[in-house]
Amino acid sequence: MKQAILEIESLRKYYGRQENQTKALDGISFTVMPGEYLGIMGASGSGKSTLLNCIATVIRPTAGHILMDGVEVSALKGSKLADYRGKEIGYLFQNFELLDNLTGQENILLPLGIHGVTEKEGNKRLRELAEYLEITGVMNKFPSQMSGGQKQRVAAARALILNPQIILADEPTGALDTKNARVLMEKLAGLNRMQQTTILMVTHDSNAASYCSRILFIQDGVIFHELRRKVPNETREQFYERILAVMAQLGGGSANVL
Ligand SMILES: Nc1ncnc2c1ncn2[C@@H]1O[C@H](COP(=O)(O)OP(=O)(O)OP(=O)(O)O)[C@@H](O)[C@H]1O
Repeated sequence: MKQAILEIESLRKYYGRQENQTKALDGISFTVMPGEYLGIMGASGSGKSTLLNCIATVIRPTAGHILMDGVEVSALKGSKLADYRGKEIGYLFQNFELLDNLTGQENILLPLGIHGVTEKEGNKRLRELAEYLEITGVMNKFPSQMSGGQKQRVAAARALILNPQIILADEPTGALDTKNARVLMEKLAGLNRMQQTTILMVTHDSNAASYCSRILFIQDGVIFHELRRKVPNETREQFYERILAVMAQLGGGSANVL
């Protein structure tokens, strides 16, 4: 039996104290298996970003466990913590977070230097990723000279350059138009299918979520529903319809969820 890449056990994150307390995460448990493409959906304020930030070790949970490859991430220190943040997870942000004064290629190669990998070693992967993500033409451009879609695909290449165990994506289509959102989703789904890249993606967008193999819906800090795409026969369109149906079932209708 395969071992989970990521295990989340009874995770809690409470902000503030007593009467001002917000229970952003109130006991969340799930696992991510190698090669999974897991989506997390939920209303604004349901705790999605808090969850990703706990996994990325940006914020410290109030209670519970996060294990990456069986290792408790809260126990990581020094170079092990730096390796975890920079090499084991690849982070894709809603607003790209590229460095404006570096070219596309320099942005993508930046993690190599930080983690002691030579450019020569990274160049082959750079070429493959650039070709696959269709960003070869912007390698020498600065972010201000790229379209939103190109910027996000450059950011995706940067997240992937060190071959992380898992990609954490926080609303990656949030700043993209429909066409560019679709291109990005198809590219991520292709990496997941062909290279078994493991992805955990937070999204509001049911269309983006329909590319996932499984979706967890969170509300008020707990998981209240799970959908799994039926393989091999369910089309993405059929899965999308089921996602919409889950949202329609929720009190207040889909507007409440989205
Ligand atoms: N630093 C903080 N201090 C206090 N409360 C916080 C803090 N960060 C988040 N919260 C609260 O925790 C809850 C969950 O926030 P979180 O950002 O995780 O939600 P989200 O599902 O990602 O929302 P969105 O979709 O709007 O980004 C919200 O009620 C929010 O107000």
